[in-house]
Amino acid sequence: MLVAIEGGDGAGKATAAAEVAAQLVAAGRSATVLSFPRYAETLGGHVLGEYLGGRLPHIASPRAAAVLYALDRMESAGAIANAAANHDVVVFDRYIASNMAYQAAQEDPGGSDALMRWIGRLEIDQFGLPLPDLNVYLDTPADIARGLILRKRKRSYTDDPLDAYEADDGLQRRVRERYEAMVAEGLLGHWARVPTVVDGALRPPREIAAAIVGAIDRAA
Ligand SMILES: Nc1ncnc2c1ncn2[C@@H]1O[C@H](COP(=O)(O)OP(=O)(O)OP(=O)(O)O)[C@@H](O)[C@H]1O
Ligand SMILES: Cc1cn([C@H]2C[C@H](O)[C@@H](COP(=O)(O)O)O2)c(=O)[nH]c1=O
Repeated sequence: MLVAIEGGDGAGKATAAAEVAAQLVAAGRSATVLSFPRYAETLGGHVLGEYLGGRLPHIASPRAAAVLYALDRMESAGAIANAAANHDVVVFDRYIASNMAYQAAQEDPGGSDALMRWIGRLEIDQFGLPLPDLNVYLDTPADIARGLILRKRKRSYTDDPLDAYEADDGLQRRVRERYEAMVAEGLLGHWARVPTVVDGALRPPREIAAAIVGAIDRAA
């Protein structure tokens, strides 16, 4: 199974992905995590790191940015196939829905739906990337997500506490709206929404991961 963990910056995706894989392994299944962008493994990922770290000029259009993110995944097609051949479950920390949400959030509102569908055709039909069996939307309120970003360890591609996307509150709000639209429409297949905050308190990673494993079992 291919399971994509999705959400805005600082939603807790990397933490949840690692914990989901650990819980699956503890239950006797094999699982691995692939994180996109693959900053250190692909040419596309390296260029994206330079961009997000502010060392390259702003990418001219959301479509141009979408192509770079899609190229990072196309360069990773072998790694994806290898992971799928050797594990019961491959957990993606971001996948195609991230490209749709972030690029559509930077497009004129009138063109955002068309851009999301264009990205789907590019990545799936033209680049031949596999559709996930399950997309998981980690629903983390913006204020909590920003606090979690600031807790993160130093990233490979930037010395700044917030990268170019993370520093833009308006972008983060529009990204969340785009994810909500994808969940409602079932774009890219099946979605599960997992709230990370209950009664104002952040749930522990093991509880969030258990909810995701439950969704994986229901989708299998
Ligand atoms: N449920 C949680 N409870 C407590 N701390 C958490 C939880 N989830 C994540 N964190 C912490 O918040 C920080 C950000 O988490 P993480 O890296 O998983 O987010 P992310 O969504 O992958 O971020 P990004 O998309 O910006 O890379 C990390 O320091 C992590 O340890
Ligand atoms: C995979 C992917 C990512 N993005 C955006 C989302 C983030 O703001 C940055 C980097 O991601 P990270 O989780 O902080 O490392 O890139 C995107 O726009 N399109 C994508 O496909």
